[in-house]
Amino acid sequence: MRYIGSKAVEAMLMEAVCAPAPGLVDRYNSGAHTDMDIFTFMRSTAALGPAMYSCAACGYMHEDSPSALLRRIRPIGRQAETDMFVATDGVNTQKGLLFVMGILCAATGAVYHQVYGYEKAITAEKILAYVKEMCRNLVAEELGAMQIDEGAMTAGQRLFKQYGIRGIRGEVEDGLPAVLYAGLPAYEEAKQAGFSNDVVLLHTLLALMTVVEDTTIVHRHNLTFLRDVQADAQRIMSLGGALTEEGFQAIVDLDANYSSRRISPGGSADLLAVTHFLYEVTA
Ligand SMILES: CC(C)(COP(=O)(O)OP(=O)(O)OC[C@H]1O[C@@H](n2cnc3c(N)ncnc32)[C@H](O[C@H]2O[C@H](COP(=O)(O)OP(=O)(O)OP(=O)(O)O)[C@@H](O)[C@H]2O)[C@@H]1O)[C@@H](O)C(=O)NCCC(=O)NCCS
Ligand SMILES: Nc1ncnc2[nH]cnc12
Repeated sequence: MRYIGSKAVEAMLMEAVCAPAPGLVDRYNSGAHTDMDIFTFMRSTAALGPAMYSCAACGYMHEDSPSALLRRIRPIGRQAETDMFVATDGVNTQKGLLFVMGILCAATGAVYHQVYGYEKAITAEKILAYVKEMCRNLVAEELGAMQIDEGAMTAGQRLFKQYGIRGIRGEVEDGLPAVLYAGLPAYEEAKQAGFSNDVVLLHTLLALMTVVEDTTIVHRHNLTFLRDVQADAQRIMSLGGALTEEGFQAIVDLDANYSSRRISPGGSADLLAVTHFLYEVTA
């Protein structure tokens, strides 16, 4: 299970450093963020590492239902969220990433145990099907029935109430379709063509940005900005994404544009890390 935990940490680091990532913190600059930089992400990732291993171990040893596994790792996640905020002096670097990656590590541990001895049977489809089982009815349970004052709501809770956007909870409840149908095909196309890490990761990020209902964008701006970001990403993918000179230059230009307009596709960045993780643990 150490392997699963270390691949989760690797995924978080690869996502944070790839550049130029439009509006995101990367190894070149802090994008649309004034409260964090690449060093904040290094500290944050180091703080989250132990929780990833713990979630994988819980999954491997789990003998009850998938939904019981989510309940079992939730306290681990909440403690890790506290550890993250201590490491970052209160800045929200990877709250969403911690949630989705912790669930992924637990699901991967559970599937490893199910197919023990037949490692080749470990597929992204199997892991994501288990994620879907773990998170069944999560939106209704956590967002649909909430009785919280507007002022005490998180971004995700407020946006669900305002627009019906389900955010990260909707992604995991659906079994992360953006990763399975947009992220992984883009990642595999670029990887198998022998492109560099930056090109593989940026190509995947742009593919995800075409479809992800990213509350990070809506929270900072509004739904129109989200639709514009999806259209921007679609335009760049039609130029060949990061795999062509024209597409790559368009990504460089988009980074400058988003950084100046405070647009940050943080949700797509989370799913980029998830895509790298799934490629690595099923390769
Ligand atoms: C379950 C929670 C994580 C829910 O939190 P919340 O109620 O806030 O729900 P969301 O807003 O829906 O999601 C929170 C973060 O998830 C990322 N995200 C959003 N949409 C998507 C999507 N469609 N797919 C995937 N991921 C998505 C996003 O996180 C990233 O962006 C954040 C950084 O951006 P930034 O703009 O800087 O954010 P802020 O600082 O908040 O804004 P500013 O002030 O700077 O403008 C960062 O989090 C990235 O990861 C959303 O922000 C949570 O409540 C929970 O239960 N956590 C406990 C952990 C747990 O249970 N773990 C179990 C397994 S270990
Ligand atoms: N590299 C990054 N920059 C900004 N927000 C993020 N959320 C997850 N990864 C991020």
